[in-house]
This record gives sequence, structure tokens and C-alpha cells, in this order.
Amino acid sequence: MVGTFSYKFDTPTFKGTSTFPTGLFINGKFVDPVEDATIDVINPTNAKVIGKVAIGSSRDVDIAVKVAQDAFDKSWGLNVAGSERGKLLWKLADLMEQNADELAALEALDVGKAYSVARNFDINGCIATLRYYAGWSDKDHGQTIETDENKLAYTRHEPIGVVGQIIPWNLPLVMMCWKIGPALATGNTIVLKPSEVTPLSALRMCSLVNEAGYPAGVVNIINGLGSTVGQAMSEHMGIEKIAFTGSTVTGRKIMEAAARTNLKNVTLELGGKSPNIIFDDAEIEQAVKWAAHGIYFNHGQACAAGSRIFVQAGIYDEFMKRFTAHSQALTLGDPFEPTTYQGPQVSQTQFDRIMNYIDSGKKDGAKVHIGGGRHGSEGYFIQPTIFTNCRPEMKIVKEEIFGPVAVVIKFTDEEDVVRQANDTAYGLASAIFTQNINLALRVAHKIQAGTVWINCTNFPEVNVPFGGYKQSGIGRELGEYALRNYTAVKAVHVNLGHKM
Ligand SMILES: NC(=O)C1=CN([C@@H]2O[C@H](COP(=O)(O)OP(=O)(O)OC[C@H]3O[C@@H](n4cnc5c(N)ncnc54)[C@H](O)[C@@H]3O)[C@@H](O)[C@H]2O)C=CC1
Ligand code: BAL
Repeated sequence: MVGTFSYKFDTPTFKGTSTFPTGLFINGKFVDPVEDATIDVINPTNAKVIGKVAIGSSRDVDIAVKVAQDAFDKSWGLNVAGSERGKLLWKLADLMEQNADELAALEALDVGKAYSVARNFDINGCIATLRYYAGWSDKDHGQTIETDENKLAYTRHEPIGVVGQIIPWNLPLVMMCWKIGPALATGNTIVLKPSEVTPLSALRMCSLVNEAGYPAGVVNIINGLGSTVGQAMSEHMGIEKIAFTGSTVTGRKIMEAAARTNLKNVTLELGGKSPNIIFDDAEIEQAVKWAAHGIYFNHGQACAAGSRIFVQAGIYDEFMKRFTAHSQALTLGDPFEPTTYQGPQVSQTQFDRIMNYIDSGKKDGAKVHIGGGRHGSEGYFIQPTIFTNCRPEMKIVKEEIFGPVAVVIKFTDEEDVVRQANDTAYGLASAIFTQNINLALRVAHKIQAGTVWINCTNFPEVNVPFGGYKQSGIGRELGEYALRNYTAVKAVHVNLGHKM
């Protein structure tokens, strides 16, 4: 019997009850997994178990892929006009809007993020993403290519077929919408695995998918572990493409699995250690506020987090004074309190991982300028933390911490800061603060990163591509570029007169 999750929110920011089935969502229905298994859902604010959801195995992946292939062949794919796909995506966005408060509450509960952030950033961003791709559904045309008078050649952008999507826990619905938006707009069917750490909101979306009117089997959601469901998806011969967001380590495993099996197309959005460069002439108050947003947004659990802050010597002392005060004034607490800026980290595992990084920074001789410890006595809260006196070889300077932990590094000249900014295996994002447009653009063009924000940071737009250089990934999400992740280009040659 498929179970049910039911939670009564009686909070200062949201009151209401959320109830939905907790099975696997396959062929438009909630079903039990082939092998009976569940995982606990844990509230990171107090570490209490608040429910259980079913998790799948490779056998459920087999079933979902078959169903998705049937839907692709019979009721989706080339059978449905782009304009119709656009209407359905728009309807799904409308349904998210109608249920926005509840969806935000589920994200706040499961991830631990502030309800106001979940409502205003996550859910509004999801709605905007689906509407953006709804607009593309009937506009992603191929080209007519001139060869000579005796030939007509043209290209078609055809859907790939069954695509696999594996998403993380830091922005569960945002990552879901970044992935399903372009995949559905271009006519693919989907098998999606949410993170086992945050399984709730994707389940709530399943009934909205049905309500929007998607044919059964177009969207299939299988909660489960990465090592079983994720691995099975990556190896599956019936999945022609995998899109993944998460750690670089797991990205490698997915590529290896794809290489070993059917050479499926792989796009990866991985880790980062993004530099945030603040020059002497920056508007300092704005630089401080953006730098704080850069590292503390979502409790530092953002792949684009501006975790290495380079400050030019002339404003270093003043920046540190203001940045310290700003960081110390952040309110940590229950995500549903209206004044909360920072909630808990998502899990015990992530809490331990971040605390280990903090310990390694201390042992390596970096100075804890502020923070460095647990906040409160229950849940997974970590104090906003700033390290100074760092050296390039320290783990806290090189590796992604994915928590509210910044390293601040003083620099003097432009060439040196560009060298330091690029001295990383990652290349996801970066930021530059200066009022000198020539300096800003000169540095922007030298930084090896998929995104350069000038006088802002951690500020993506749905119509602008996002993705990484180097070990931060392969391919781009968002914008028109994301459509290329989900289409195969077919060239059609029509002979109008060439004789053999
Ligand atoms: N780029 C980003 O937005 C994210 C980066 N990360 C980074 O990864 C670190 C570790 O976090 P994790 O949750 O352990 O990341 P992870 O990469 O293991 O998890 C992300 C997703 O991949 C799945 N997965 C795990 N192993 C898999 C496998 N062998 N095959 C297929 N799918 C698999 C997970 O179940 C989850 O759905 C974080 O501290 C952070 O540095 C984590 C989440 C998001
Ligand atoms: N991983 C998608 C964007 C972010 O974490 O900031």
C-alpha cells in the first residue's frame, strides 16, 4: 500500500497542511517499489524524523524507463505539437503558482532554508523557469541550409527520447525545474531522481504534473539512493541522456557509467570555489552586502557560492570591518520565523563535512576571524564563519566547503588576483566589484569561469546560460543553450536534381 506524507504547518509564516502519497511516481500513478524499502525524512532544524518515503531500486528504474519509452513513442515526443507542449508547461507553472506557499513550506521544512527565501527565490524562480521554457516549446527550429539549386538541406531539432535527471538537495525544486523545463519543452520523456536527503517537494509536484494534463509516463519520479537508483539510471541502456547536478565525484561516476554502457549524452553541473574579487574602487557597502549574499545565501549550499573573497589592500580593513559586522548580524534560527536569514545545514552528513573543513582550516594555521562553531544545541546550524591568513595550498582555499564559510584573501595587483582566482580545479562562477568598467571587463574576460557577475554575485537569470569551465561541469543549463542538452540535430538532404 502506497504510504502518505502529511504535515501540519502551524508557523508564523505559513499555516496549512500538506498531504501527498509517498510512493514512486511511474506512468502517472503512485506505486510501491518492487522491493519494499523506505527512507526517513529528517527535519534539519531539530534532527527529528518527520516521515518516510518509498525508495526504488534498479528494477523500478527498468519499469520507469519502459513506461517513459512507451509514452515517448505513443503520446509525447513527435506526436505532440510544440504549441501543445508549451500550454502544458505553462499550466504546470500556473499550478505551482497556485500552490506556491505550500511548496515553499515543504522546501523550508525539508532543506531547512528560510521560508521567505524558499517562497521568493526558489518557487518564483521555478515558475519563471517553466514559463520561459513554455515559450520555447514551439520556437526551437532547425535551419534551412543552402547548398546548391539541386538540393534542399535542412535540420530538425528532435527530442532525444527518454532522459534521466539526477538532482541534488540544495535547491530541490529549482533544480527540478531547470531540468524538466527544457526537457519537456523539446518533447522528451523523463525519469527523475530527487536527492534522498530532500524527497518531499518532487513528490508534491507529481499530482501537479497530472493536474496539468501530461500524458501518463511523460514524467516519472523515483526517489532513491544515488548508489542504486542513480547508478542504475547512469548505466541504463534505455536512457539516452543524463543531466546531473551535484558533486564532482559523483559526476565522474556518471560519466564512467555512461562510457561503460551506451555512451549516453551527459551534462554535468558540479562544484565550485568561486572567486569574488573586490577592487579598491568598489562601492563598499554594496560589495559587502553582495559578498555576504554570495557566501551565505542558502547557508553556503550553492554551487556558485562566492567562497574565496579577494579584497584589494586599499579597502581591506574597511571591508573586513563592515563584512564582519554584517556577518555577525545575520539571524540564525527556525526557517519559519519571519526574521530568520539562515537555517540549518541540510543534514548531519553535511554538518560534519563542513565542521571537518573548519577543523582543517584551524589545523593548517588559518585564522578563524569569526564563527567556526555550531550554533545552538539542536539541528544542524553552523555559525557564519570567516577565515583569514590563508595560504593557497590549504584545503579550505582549494576545496568546495558548501557551507557558510568564507576565506578572505588580501591582494595588491590585478595580474596577481587573476592568477589566484584561476588557481582552482573549478570554473563555475566568479564576481568582480569595481566602478571602473574597463577594469571589470578586462578581468571578466581573463577569468576561467562559466559566469562572471560584475557588481553582483549569485544572481542567475532564467534566460542566461549557467554552467562551468574545468571540473565544474559540462554543458549549460538555463537560457536557449539548455535546449541543446535535450535535442538531437538531424540533417535532412533532399535531392532535387543531382543525377548519378
Ligand atoms: N553543484 C551543486 O549544486 C551541488 C554540489 N554538491 C557538492 O557535493 C558535496 C556532497 O554532497 P552529496 O549530496 O553527497 O552529493 P552527490 O553528488 O552525491 O548527490 C547529488 C545527487 O547525486 C546522486 N548520486 C549519488 N551517488 C550517485 C551515483 N553513484 N550515481 C548517480 N547518482 C548519484 C544523489 O543521490 C543525489 O541525488 C557537497 O558538499 C557539495 O560540495 C552537492 C549538492 C549540489
Ligand atoms: N546548482 C545550481 C545553482 C546553485 O547551487 O547555486
